[in-house]
Amino acid sequence: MLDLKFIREHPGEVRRAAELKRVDLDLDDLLRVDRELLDLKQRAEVMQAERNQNAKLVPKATPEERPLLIQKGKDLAESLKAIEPELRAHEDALKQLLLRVPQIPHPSVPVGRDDSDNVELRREGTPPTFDFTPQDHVALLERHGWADPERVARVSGSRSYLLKGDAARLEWAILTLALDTLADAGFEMLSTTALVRPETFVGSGHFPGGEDQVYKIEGDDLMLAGTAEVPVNSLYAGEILPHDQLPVRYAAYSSAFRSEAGSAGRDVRGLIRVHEFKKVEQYVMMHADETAALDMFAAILANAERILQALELPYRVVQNCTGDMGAGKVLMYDIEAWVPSEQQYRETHSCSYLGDWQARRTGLRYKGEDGRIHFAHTLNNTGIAAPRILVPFLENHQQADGRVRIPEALRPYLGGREYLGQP
Ligand SMILES: Nc1ncnc2c1ncn2[C@@H]1O[C@H](COS(=O)(=O)NC(=O)[C@@H](N)CO)[C@@H](O)[C@H]1O
Repeated sequence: MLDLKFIREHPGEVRRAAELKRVDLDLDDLLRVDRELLDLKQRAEVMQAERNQNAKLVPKATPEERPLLIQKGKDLAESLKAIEPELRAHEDALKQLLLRVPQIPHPSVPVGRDDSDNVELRREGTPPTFDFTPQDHVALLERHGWADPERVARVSGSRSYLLKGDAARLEWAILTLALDTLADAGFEMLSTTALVRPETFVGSGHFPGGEDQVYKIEGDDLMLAGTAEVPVNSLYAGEILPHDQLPVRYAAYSSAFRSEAGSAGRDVRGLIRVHEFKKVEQYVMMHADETAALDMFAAILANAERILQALELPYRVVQNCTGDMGAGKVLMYDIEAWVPSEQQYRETHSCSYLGDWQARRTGLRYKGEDGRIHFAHTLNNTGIAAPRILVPFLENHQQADGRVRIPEALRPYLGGREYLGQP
């Protein structure tokens, strides 16, 4: 959501942002509803003033005048009441329209239609060359008895997963390394729920629009979030925080649930795209200062890179184009790790800066040093998401004898072992 004053004064910029982000927004309709609402509010104010004025006359009126004045007061009260439903309807309509207004992208964002127009910024690490025929992660899991896809499919259907033995240990070792790395970077750990109220998805910006991605709980006003960003973004909903409580920096662990509606046929094998996964989420709420926020964006990006470097995974950083960044973002970079079996980089992290777009939807405010109330700025980035990260991990670190090499930084989390699996 953007400031209505900004929308009124910069309709061209807002229209452009909607076009670039391919957001379906009828700005003329929004501006019309806005004008009509202002008119209704003014009419109501005039009537209210007249009513107050009239009420003051009653005590001083003569016995002859008094009945007329009292009747006039009733008529004004009636006409005020009559305008109420139309005024409420316009307020609701405007709120719904405002929720669809996209954030203005940063000038550095490349214009494009979809992820094929994202721009590679840099590559880190070198994809491995194997002097043997490498296996994909599904075959590696199978070889070591680290998964049981048939049985878990019987229990949970498609896009489910189960890790066994050392692979399950590996998943938690990587999650814990990520949490430790983020703790060292000053991020406070949260362990939180994915079970949330629908309005939290409006606050984060997933709704309206992302409803089909979300599992709903039958008979409860609860849904399952696809990222801890959703519950964490609403923790302080409606509050006004003291200036010195910001920046709030969380490393929030939660399960994440996604219907993956619309992904039929994509990544149907293995661990890349499952219905329930584990994620450590970097979430920041900070002062409304774009320069400082862009520094924070660089910091949360660097945190994720530090984790990938500790895991010794080759990766690249791409800047998302206007057509692949979503409505709420000012700026967005994805990090993609090398997947040998696909001979391509695949997304493992997604780093976003949203300005005050989420804060306006959620009511995240703080008292500035100027004594005024400001909407906060929010950012988020993946710390690590499992089991997807196991795909590049297992494939890049596989050895000729099938064992998986454990990078130095991860060994302390696996009892010091240098390899997992038997040759
Ligand atoms: N269906 C899925 N299965 C497994 N991992 C997934 C799935 N969907 C997303 N992920 C992982 O979660 C990461 C973050 O997801 S995201 O939608 O791109 N971005 C967010 O959720 C943001 N809150 C930043 O984390 C992805 O980069 C990917 O590594």
